[in-house]
Amino acid sequence: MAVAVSAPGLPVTADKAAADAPLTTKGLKPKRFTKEELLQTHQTYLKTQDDSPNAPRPVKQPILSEAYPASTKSIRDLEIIPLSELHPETHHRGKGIIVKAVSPPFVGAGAVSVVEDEFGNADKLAIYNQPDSSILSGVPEGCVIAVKEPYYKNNGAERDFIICVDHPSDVILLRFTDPIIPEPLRLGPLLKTAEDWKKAGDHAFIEKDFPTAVFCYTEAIEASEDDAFKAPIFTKRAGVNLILGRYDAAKSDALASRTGGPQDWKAYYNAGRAAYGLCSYAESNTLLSKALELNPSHDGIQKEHARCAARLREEETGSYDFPEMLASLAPNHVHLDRGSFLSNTRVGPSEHHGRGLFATRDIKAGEIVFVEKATLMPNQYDPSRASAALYALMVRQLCENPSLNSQVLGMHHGTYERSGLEGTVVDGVPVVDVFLLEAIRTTNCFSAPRSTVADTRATRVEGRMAKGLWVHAAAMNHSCVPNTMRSFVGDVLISRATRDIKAGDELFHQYVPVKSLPDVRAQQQREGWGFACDCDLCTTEKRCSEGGLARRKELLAAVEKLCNKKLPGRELIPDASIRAVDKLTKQLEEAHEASIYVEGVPRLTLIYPCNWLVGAHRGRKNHAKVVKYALKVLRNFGFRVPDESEVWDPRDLYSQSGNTALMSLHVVKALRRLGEAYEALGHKEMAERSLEAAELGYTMVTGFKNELAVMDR
Ligand SMILES: C[S@@+](CC[C@H](N)C(=O)[O-])C[C@H]1O[C@@H](n2cnc3c(N)ncnc32)[C@H](O)[C@@H]1O
Repeated sequence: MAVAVSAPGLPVTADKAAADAPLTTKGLKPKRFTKEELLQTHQTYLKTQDDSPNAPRPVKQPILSEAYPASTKSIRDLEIIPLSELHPETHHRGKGIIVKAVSPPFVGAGAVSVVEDEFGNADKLAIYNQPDSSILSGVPEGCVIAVKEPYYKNNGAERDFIICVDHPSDVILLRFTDPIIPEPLRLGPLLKTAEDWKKAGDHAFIEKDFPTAVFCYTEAIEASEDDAFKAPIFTKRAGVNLILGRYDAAKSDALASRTGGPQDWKAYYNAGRAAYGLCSYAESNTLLSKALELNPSHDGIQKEHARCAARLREEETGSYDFPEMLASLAPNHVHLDRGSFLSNTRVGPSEHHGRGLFATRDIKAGEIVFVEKATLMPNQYDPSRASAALYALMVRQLCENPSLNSQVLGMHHGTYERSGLEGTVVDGVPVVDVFLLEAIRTTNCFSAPRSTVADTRATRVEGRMAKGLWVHAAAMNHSCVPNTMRSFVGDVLISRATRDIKAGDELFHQYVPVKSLPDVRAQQQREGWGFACDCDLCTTEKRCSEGGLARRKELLAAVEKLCNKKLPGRELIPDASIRAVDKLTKQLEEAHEASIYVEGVPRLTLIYPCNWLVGAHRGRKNHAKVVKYALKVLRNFGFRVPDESEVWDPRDLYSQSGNTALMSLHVVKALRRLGEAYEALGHKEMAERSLEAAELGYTMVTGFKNELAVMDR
């Protein structure tokens, strides 16, 4: 299940100041301020606050080395302590505080308020990571709050401390009637009757203050015993929750609004829309069918029902109009309304690591393995903000739609130790551990261009990648010579087979494009994901001598220096340069141990110089040499390619090479150059077959059939 999300509209930056707070303050006696002193300082901050809706909204991203677990206890099981008993740099396990906000909040990376306890002690409270749909994202003055197992953290200056709430479920907004509120903090409800609360909810709704509307409707429902009074309020609250993207709550509210009469079509309609928002299309279809039975001529239900049927068809058939999806992309439209086609694959235990993804049927090279809509992907392609935006979206969605927890929390989380209680509902909210979510994010997220096909163009925009979570795809382990390739159209991930796959085979993809030198590759995998790759290529290259590796490194560096790390463009390369690169390339070839680099084992360090030579000879219209070096590119990627003198069919490239061949855009480019050169040499049939092979390869790379000329634009 994915959640159909809209991107958070506001820009996101990392909270540097919070990250730099000193940690050497344990044992210091905190300076206690009076309420008046705190309010005075707070006022000066409030004056600097940018209240405009487009003001930058920083995200305090967690630092995993400072991780602490979310509280899993109910506030009712904790010992309530006064603010004066908070100790510096301490997580007060087994304890809780109950305070009232006595100031409006200063909203930056979090909401900072001045709070007071029942004894008149005052302090500062910083609440981070609250979803926008929660009243606590804005902490209204006068509300009473419980903080579970509070963390009293240095606030930057010496002896200055603040109550810091990172985990959104560690703080609870108490209802005014809650008996746990101590007498001195009790105002009594401002509104007395259920009708009053309903009217207040309606007023907040008209003002577009949706979190407050939900709060008031909740009070109205709680204050009434009359089912007939409550049913329309459930309907209203369902509507507001739909607007807020709180689909779980919207669905249960909609179903709670049923009265057993013909008007229940509305309940099923709203519940069906909420299930659609959760991408639970089968459930949505059932609910919308019930709505249609009760109100067959309703236009809205018919439309939703048809939309849902289209998603179910995609899920079942894997048939998509990819060009249309591509054409529909726009800067503000990257979340595509599509179902995920996953039935060719299943998640199961892997001999390489934990869970893996496996084929459930034979899949031919070039065919779709699966298509998955992102579980979560913000529309944020600014590289400096993409990670923070995904993290913020994960926190928000897991708070707002607890049903997501079962998918997301099952993902690999590296070395972060979890309590196992994350996602369970305590004090009415799901336990959300932000450090766990960050560990999951870093281990499982993918970078995605707005579309891979545009990313293969000559004019592509470098580095413009959003980050997202695709829960199904994230079950795939890495191989440096994988049997699938992923590509993107908006938030839809397309996985295609790069060679013939048998039912039961484990599926792999590359986490990042692999480095040609095995030690550099190993370091990247160790530091990025904490594993040592045991794919066929890495296992083979482990047998290489240190001397051989050092020699290849040295020669590769020499070629790169000579060519300035660039591939030839349209310029004419001097003969002397070509001869020099050719000579180094031969030496590099010879530096590969023949007993290790047998046919079919990629020689990745040779890709760059061979590609360079293809370009250089192409510029000089030396077609025979282009054929020679293009074939070398393919061979060095591990494809079984004969000598340039032999007759062969490039279309067999993908299915008849071994399990160590590595597919990439460079393979497509080499095939293209090969085709052009064959054409120039008068080998028409070979030219056509090469271009056919290039087109199939480009389908694997870009996710669907595209003209090769797209690359030149
Ligand atoms: C996105 S998860 C992949 C799914 C994971 N196996 C699971 O159980 O959920 C990424 C993690 O899987 C592990 N992993 C992936 N590929 C691997 C491989 N080839 N060998 C060993 N571990 C691997 C690493 O620990 C990595 O951090």
